[in-house]
Amino acid sequence: MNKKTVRDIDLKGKKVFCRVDFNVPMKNGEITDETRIRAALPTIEFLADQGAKVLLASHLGRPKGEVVEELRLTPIATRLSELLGKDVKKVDEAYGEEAEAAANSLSDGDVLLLENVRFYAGEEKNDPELAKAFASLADVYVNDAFGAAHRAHASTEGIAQHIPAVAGLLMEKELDVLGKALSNPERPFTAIIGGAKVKDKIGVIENLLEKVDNLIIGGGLAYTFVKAQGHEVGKSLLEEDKVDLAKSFMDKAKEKGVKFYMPEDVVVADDFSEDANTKVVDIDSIPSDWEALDIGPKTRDTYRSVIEESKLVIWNGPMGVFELQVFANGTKAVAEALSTSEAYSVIGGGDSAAAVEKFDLADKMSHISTGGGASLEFMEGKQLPGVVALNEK
Ligand SMILES: Nc1ncnc2c1ncn2[C@@H]1O[C@H](COP(=O)(O)OP(=O)(O)O)[C@@H](O)[C@H]1O
Ligand SMILES: O=C(OP(=O)(O)O)[C@H](O)COP(=O)(O)O
Repeated sequence: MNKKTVRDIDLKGKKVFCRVDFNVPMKNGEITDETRIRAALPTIEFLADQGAKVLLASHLGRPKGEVVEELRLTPIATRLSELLGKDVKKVDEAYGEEAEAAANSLSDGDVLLLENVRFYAGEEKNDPELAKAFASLADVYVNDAFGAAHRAHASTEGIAQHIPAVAGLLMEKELDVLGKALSNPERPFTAIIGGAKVKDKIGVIENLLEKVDNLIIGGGLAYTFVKAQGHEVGKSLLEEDKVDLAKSFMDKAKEKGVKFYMPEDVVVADDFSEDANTKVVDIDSIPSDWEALDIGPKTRDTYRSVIEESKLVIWNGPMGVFELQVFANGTKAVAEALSTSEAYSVIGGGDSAAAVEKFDLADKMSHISTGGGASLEFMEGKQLPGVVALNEK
């Protein structure tokens, strides 16, 4: 990597604004998967051991520039404190008098967690004033938030324009592992794309078609493609204005000789809940008032055999609503196939990582990336703004 890292600078006594990705899944105020917090520990510990005063900043969810009580980072400070085995201070703002006072009260090696940076409208707009305000809290900027590196926001990009800016250890490791997998991919190379962020992910598919041999589609994303195939999708997740785009990707796949795998059958439900009525239907028979929430058994078998024949697989986004037991089978089948296959497996995305963790298969994967969108954009060959902004070696 041609970017400076925390190992290349003097940290003793310095106030360090360290952007991490603590955007963890939460339910009723509880953290349901702490993979991202654990992944940031080596950098936090390194900074503290070097005698830095560590100011951690992160987003959580998408509060869109307003304070949302449930999206405060307080529960994360509590858990981080347990994991680090030392006190983690928390302030209720990410810049301003209170944050400054808290930063100035730190001793070397202390750790402070700032409030959710997305409580400020300027964060996602990459407002230079907000970036300056963040920068004014510290002497050095460290970006360890690989999961948010595809965002050009005030705390991921703007701040790096004002103070020395280097990569954290997680950022370095992610770029290294993903870069190696991609530089000369072993074939067959398969990408599995699922999840719910249709708008974010659909564009990625076009670029992936230039790189992969097989493309597998699942999750909520699939139904925009199912519609493009000419089938009705009932109440399933659908981005109507992306249907034509989806159609053009399927045509492009054909032209390029990329095998494009879509659900052949699905599990439909009459309600988005654990005790909904469910049934398996063929993809051309989704009832109008039902919603497809998982791939079906025929699809599971097909996807499993594609994975078994692959040498490199990147997986981003669950195949169904795996958080509910009744819709978890598709995601589980993919995770199990990856766990036994010889393929080098790269899992990306907060929810996909959570799924693999939930099925107790995390240690069977070659690399679990903390970034979903970020790993996809990186694999597409795009420059990540949060990386570009860092100082060159
Ligand atoms: N068929 C579906 N309909 C609605 N939501 C779905 C469906 N399949 C998966 N999901 C949801 O997608 C979410 C994950 O999407 P996304 O954020 O895109 O994945 P990741 O975090 O792995 O990148 C999960 O919460 C899951 O419940
Ligand atoms: O969870 C994240 O992305 P991911 O779901 O693509 O892994 C990152 O924290 C970025 O969050 P964002 O997609 O709200 O900018």
